[in-house]
Amino acid sequence: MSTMAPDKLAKRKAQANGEDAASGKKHKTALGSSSTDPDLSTNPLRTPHPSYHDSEEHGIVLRKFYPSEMSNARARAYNSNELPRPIELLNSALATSAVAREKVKVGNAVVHWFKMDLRTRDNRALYMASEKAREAGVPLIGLYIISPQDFEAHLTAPVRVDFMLRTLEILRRDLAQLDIPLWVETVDNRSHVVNRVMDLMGEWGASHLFANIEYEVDELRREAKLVRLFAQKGLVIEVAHDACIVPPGLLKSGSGGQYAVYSPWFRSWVRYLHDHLELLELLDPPGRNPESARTTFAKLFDCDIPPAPENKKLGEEEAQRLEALWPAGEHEAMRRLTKFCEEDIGTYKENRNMPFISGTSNLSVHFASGTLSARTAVRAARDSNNTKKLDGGNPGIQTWISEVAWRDFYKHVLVHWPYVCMNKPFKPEYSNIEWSYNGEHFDAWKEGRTGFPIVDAAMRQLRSIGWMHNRCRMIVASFLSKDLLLDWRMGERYFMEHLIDGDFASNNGGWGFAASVGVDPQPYFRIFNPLLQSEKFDPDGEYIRKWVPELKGVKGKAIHDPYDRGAGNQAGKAGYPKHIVEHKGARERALAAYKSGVERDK
Ligand SMILES: Cc1cc2nc3c(=O)[nH]c(=O)nc-3n(C[C@H](O)[C@H](O)[C@H](O)COP(=O)(O)OP(=O)(O)OC[C@H]3O[C@@H](n4cnc5c(N)ncnc54)[C@H](O)[C@@H]3O)c2cc1C
Repeated sequence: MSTMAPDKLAKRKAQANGEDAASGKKHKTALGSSSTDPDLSTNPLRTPHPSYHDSEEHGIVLRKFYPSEMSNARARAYNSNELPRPIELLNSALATSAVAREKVKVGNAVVHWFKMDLRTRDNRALYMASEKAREAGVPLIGLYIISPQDFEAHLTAPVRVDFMLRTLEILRRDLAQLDIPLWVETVDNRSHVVNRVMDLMGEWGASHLFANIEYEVDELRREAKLVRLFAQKGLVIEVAHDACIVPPGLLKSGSGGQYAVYSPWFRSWVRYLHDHLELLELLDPPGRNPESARTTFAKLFDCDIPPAPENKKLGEEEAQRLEALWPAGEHEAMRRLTKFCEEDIGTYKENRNMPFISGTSNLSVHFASGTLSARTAVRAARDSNNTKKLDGGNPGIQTWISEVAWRDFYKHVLVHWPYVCMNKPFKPEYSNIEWSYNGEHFDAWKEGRTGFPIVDAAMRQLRSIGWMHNRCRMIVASFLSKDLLLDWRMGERYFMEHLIDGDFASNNGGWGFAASVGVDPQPYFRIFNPLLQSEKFDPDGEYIRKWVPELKGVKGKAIHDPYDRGAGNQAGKAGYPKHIVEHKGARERALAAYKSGVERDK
């Protein structure tokens, strides 16, 4: 039986039946085609989820770019292979065009399209492009397209855009030293990117384009389209698996399917790599271009890196502060990796959960922008292990490698269950939980004013430096989805909008884990107690004092809960808020809501 309030239930039913449905406006979808309002027919694959209005009203589904939230039946249709996964579309476009692509002759240049692979070292597609150019004796050209609409649709944080633009400047300089130009261009309308890339190929007389695969849905579909269009025009695009160490789709569980649980997946990942050591081979940066490139493509060497789009610009003070905190580019990535492997990796296992210690690598920004390949990182860690294996030996090294592997794991999940990239939880039935959309609670969470010091410290760390410690990411995500019962997708969105290391798969995976709606999640009845988490992982309150200055003077254990531990006057005078919810009651509410939401789907 449903425990949803009768008026809300009626509203949802009415929405599903088309009563009070969205206005009749046309919207652009991810593919650039025109979509009208949700199809409220009886076809379960086309009917939106009953609560689609909630996800639109609260900025979860961006109707400017995407259709309404799909039904659970549609999500499951991917699982039963009724709907093709985007990777299958790409693979099939590549297979159909394979023969034609082989016949195409190399033109006046070979082009590498940089995306989230902003480095010259160990870059698979760049290496392939460079080899192709070398064999044909023609120049290699680097291309980067800035797509402000993609930044908007993908919620890219200004701090992340800033990091990428600073990295592009470094990449441009490094490539120029090899007489390779990097052409950076802004394409305002995302649906024009494909045509613009084709036009540029025409201008440069190039017939071969190389790119590394990005596994998000928009990108896979765009690349599938590009492969088909290129084939029609006698052009070639070659794509490479580069972002993961083991490409998605290769690891199969005992039953032949995709793993949905991390531990057996990780064992299989390690086994596979030990059997296929070539996947850990590092590739050289591109070779020098023929000198003629400087004259033939002179104009391309004059390309300036454009400023960030207006809605993604940082203020001057913030930009300077963050530049000092997060130096960009692949040289910095290598410096950090080397330092971490020399100084901190050995104690990673003990220190990684303590947010007051700088015990982790701080490399996520580099993985996310592709200034460091995961292969390079894992190789460096493995080689500093006396066993020279991915498992065994130093516990710090083993643990760190297994954390980097989570990144691969979540990308594999994204490829196999693409609806996680379309605002659906991995377990579709979790779409039926009746979330709260309490704006005051959400604002307090965002601004670090919940009255739970560990949560507030973490949220302020994020706002200040664009990064948050992993333990704290779990604490605040659990707090948002369980204690506040807010729709976890609002938190997921907020993270993407603020993280310098925002990576769709890892962020979605982390939120899915903490909100118990994802692959290999915490069971929903296991709810973090923020006070216990605080006492365990920040025992002396150092992290809290650093980020919540109102509590700087609070002594001893009162730091974790000033109002209930005798420091209320002090906290109150300093302007620190009281709890916005009471944990015990909030826990009961969450348990009931999760239970009834999940049961409603049966
Ligand atoms: C709610 C939530 C949201 C998250 N969002 C992101 C995100 O947008 N981008 C992102 O890179 N990571 C995300 N993570 C994972 C993790 O918090 C960060 O990767 C880590 O804090 C980065 O710091 P580090 O580089 O010092 O990590 P280290 O501890 O040094 O780990 C090394 C690398 O391993 C990978 N890694 C470690 N833990 C995880 C994990 N749980 N999941 C996936 N990869 C992992 C990262 O690439 C990281 O840089 C999220 C986790 C949670 C719980």
